[in-house]
Amino acid sequence: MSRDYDIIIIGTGPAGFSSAMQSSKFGKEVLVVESHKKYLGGTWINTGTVPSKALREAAKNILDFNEQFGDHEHKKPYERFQMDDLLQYKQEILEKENQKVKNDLIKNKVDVARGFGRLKGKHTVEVETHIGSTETYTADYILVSTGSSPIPPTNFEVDNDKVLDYKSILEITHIPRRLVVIGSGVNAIEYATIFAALGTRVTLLSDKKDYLTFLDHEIKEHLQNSLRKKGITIKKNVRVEDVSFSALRNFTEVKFRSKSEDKRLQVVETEHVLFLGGRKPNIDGLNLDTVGIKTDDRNFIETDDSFKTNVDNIYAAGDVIGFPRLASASFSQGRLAACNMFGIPALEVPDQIPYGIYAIPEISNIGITEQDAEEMGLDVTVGRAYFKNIAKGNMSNNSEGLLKLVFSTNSLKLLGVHILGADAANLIHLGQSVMSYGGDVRYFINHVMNYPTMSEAYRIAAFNGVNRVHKAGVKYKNILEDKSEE
Ligand SMILES: Cc1cc2nc3c(=O)[nH]c(=O)nc-3n(C[C@H](O)[C@H](O)[C@H](O)COP(=O)(O)OP(=O)(O)OC[C@H]3O[C@@H](n4cnc5c(N)ncnc54)[C@H](O)[C@@H]3O)c2cc1C
Ligand SMILES: NC(=O)c1ccc[n+]([C@@H]2O[C@H](COP(=O)([O-])OP(=O)(O)OC[C@H]3O[C@@H](n4cnc5c(N)ncnc54)[C@H](O)[C@@H]3O)[C@@H](O)[C@H]2O)c1
Repeated sequence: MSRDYDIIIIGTGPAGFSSAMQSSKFGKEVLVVESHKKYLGGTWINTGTVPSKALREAAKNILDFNEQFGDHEHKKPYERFQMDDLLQYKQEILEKENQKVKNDLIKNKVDVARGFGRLKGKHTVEVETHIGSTETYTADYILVSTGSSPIPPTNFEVDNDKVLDYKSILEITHIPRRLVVIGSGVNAIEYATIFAALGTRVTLLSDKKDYLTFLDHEIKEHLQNSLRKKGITIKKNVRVEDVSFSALRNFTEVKFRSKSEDKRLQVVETEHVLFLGGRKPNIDGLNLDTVGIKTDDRNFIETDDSFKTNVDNIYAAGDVIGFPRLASASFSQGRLAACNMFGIPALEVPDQIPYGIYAIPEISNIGITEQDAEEMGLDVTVGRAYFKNIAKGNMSNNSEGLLKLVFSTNSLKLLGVHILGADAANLIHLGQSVMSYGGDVRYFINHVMNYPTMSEAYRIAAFNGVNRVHKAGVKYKNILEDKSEE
């Protein structure tokens, strides 16, 4: 039976976009459905990854400038720079990225239907357009890549005036003097450091006993010191009871209690509150039940390793299927879903993917931590390089940071890389490549790398690590002659 398209993709975030591009390169007829009136690109380009990182770059530039050349007449950044300038910078980038997505889809002859897409059957998608009409399309395959949206707070409201969320923070008209961030995920830490860089006094309230618990302990300690130096106050294990605006004091009051110890009501006065408290999959109104698509206990769509749902011709990718809920992973998932649909042999997303936290300072990691190795009973050695000992770090005013290698003591095989400091999210890829080819730390010693670069940290950390192995009784000659044990 002939259908309108080979594939219909609902949602044009990184998962949907990459799936559309790969399908079109396979010579398939592709339709993407997007409910946003104006933009393609989803949370990735419009409200999440790209705009938050653009603001971060601008804030980092301001911080670097202030640190390098001194604060002009002792003025805080918010007295010298306008939020408007930062927002304009962000908007230009967002528009450019949007245009790129549009052009790519046009060049590759991908059709776009604007409106809310829902399943009408195993092969049928109905699109409710913005003028209220409905269109129906059929396809051999369907990809659901509708992303995620915030879980609203339970005991206060996001009014997008005093209390902001990940979208309305992108419209804030001034750099606030004080900001309370509620949440403790990656997003919360990133925004806390972005505003602290602009001179804002930031308090972060977390309902959990700890935050970013997946980080290597040493990296976490460095992060904590850095947050403290930036004047960011973190209150852990608290319950926010109320957020209200006091007209009398012209301040927003955030009332909270510790969940342990002293349970007295505490109050922070602030100009704005930024709520970043977790996200849920966008499945409402999709009619998943109509075709019997299974979801898990948190409503994420269940898929197998090929991104196929329990319905043979329907696939799902990106935030809507849950962990790791990253733009980086969503690109791979969407592309691989297309490969699997059209019978092109495809690798799975590798088990070990890098994580990038775009706080100031940046953090990135891949593989196991020193404490993971301990729990797993592995004999590992670590090698460290401090950015203050890297020529490029000092030249570029980036001497805060640490690169840590975790490797097998016997075989020297690289098992983990943990970085805090400038360009960490970029630097990690050298370690990732060595790891993915099963390489060992001697790679960083034996290969000539450009100098001066931040990559020198790998060489210094590798030397630091093998010196420890040597001191533990292994002959240096054996290490360098590749006589390490497998
Ligand atoms: C503030 C913030 C910062 C982030 N920073 C990073 C980062 O630095 N690095 C990183 O890797 N990840 C980051 N992320 C996560 C990243 O944005 C998401 O993992 C990624 O966008 C998910 O991609 P997706 O394709 O699943 O969905 P999305 O990008 O959310 O796109 C889904 C699209 O589907 C559309 N849609 C939804 N329902 C329908 C429907 N029924 N019909 C038609 N269209 C529909 C939506 O309008 C949207 O355009 C960040 C997220 C946030 C919120
Ligand atoms: N650099 C990156 O890769 C990057 C950056 C930002 C966001 N993201 C992704 O975007 C998604 C959303 O990130 P996120 O950080 O917003 O969500 P998250 O789910 O990772 O974290 C939310 C945190 O807020 C806490 N919280 C929730 N309600 C609270 C309340 N009322 N009071 C105090 N604390 C509360 C939760 O306990 C949780 O720890 C995630 O998938 C994340 O990976 C990625």
